[in-house]
Amino acid sequence: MLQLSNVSKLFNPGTADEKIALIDINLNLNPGDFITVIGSNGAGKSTLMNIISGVMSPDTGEVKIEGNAIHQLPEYKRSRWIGRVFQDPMAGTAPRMTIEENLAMAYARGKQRGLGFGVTSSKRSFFHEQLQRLGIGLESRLRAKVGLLSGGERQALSLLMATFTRPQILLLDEHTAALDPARAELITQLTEDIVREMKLTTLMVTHNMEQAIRLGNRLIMMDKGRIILDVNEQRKKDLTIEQLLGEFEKISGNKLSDDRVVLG
Ligand SMILES: Nc1ncnc2c1ncn2[C@@H]1O[C@H](COP(=O)(O)OP(=O)(O)OP(=O)(O)O)[C@@H](O)[C@H]1O
Repeated sequence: MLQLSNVSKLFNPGTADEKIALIDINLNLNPGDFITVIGSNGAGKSTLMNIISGVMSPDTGEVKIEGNAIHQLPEYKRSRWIGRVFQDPMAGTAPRMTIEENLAMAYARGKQRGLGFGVTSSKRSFFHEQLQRLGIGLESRLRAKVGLLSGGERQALSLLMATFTRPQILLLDEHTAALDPARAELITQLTEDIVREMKLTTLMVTHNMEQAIRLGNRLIMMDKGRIILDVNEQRKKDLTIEQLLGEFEKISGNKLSDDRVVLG
């Protein structure tokens, strides 16, 4: 479904600020895979997400979706196939627009020009139905400005907007990290339900070790621009946080240095 071959990225090459972000990354996601991504500070997790979504291009290597190379395409063209939810609840939605206007914008994403962002009555009933699935009452607030929503509500809306056109790939970039524990758990639950129901192929960066083990069918660990551990579903089932941190130390020779790590 998603294939990265020999992807490398270096920032500020040849200067004193040179930073290796990704080195020769090879990663293959099968349809329906839900992969959690953990790693140390500066390991390259965000760069990986940025290269897949088109925020930046790799220096070398290829990114393919269903066999088609996409790494030369701009971000807006990839948005037809890729949904993304960011850590910052403000990032995925337009605060001055209403809930239904935001949804109409997401609905038009990647579709042919001319369809417009307008909210027709048939779209409105579709949005109502979709919002109802979230189970947090947003369906009765279709005309409320998004800027008035709480962080958790906004993140739930971002998740819906990123997924309701059924993207080939869903990228979740620490999307629960800015929320309090109760809201984070709600968004995690919604994520699991949506990914399972829609059978979405998903890559999720998290600093929460317990979440990384519990969610999905595969876990990858990154350090200094490389994937240093790839854990399959079978092994992941019995994995503990202590074992995961132990593996990191054994392979990298260092303790996991992640200033935002959440153990459980
Ligand atoms: N735009 C940029 N310009 C220069 N260096 C960058 C840029 N973006 C990332 N880097 C560097 O590339 C490396 C990888 O960064 P990246 O943000 O991908 O790591 P990360 O795993 O997401 O880290 P964290 O968990 O701390 O957010 C780091 O050394 C970082 O400082």
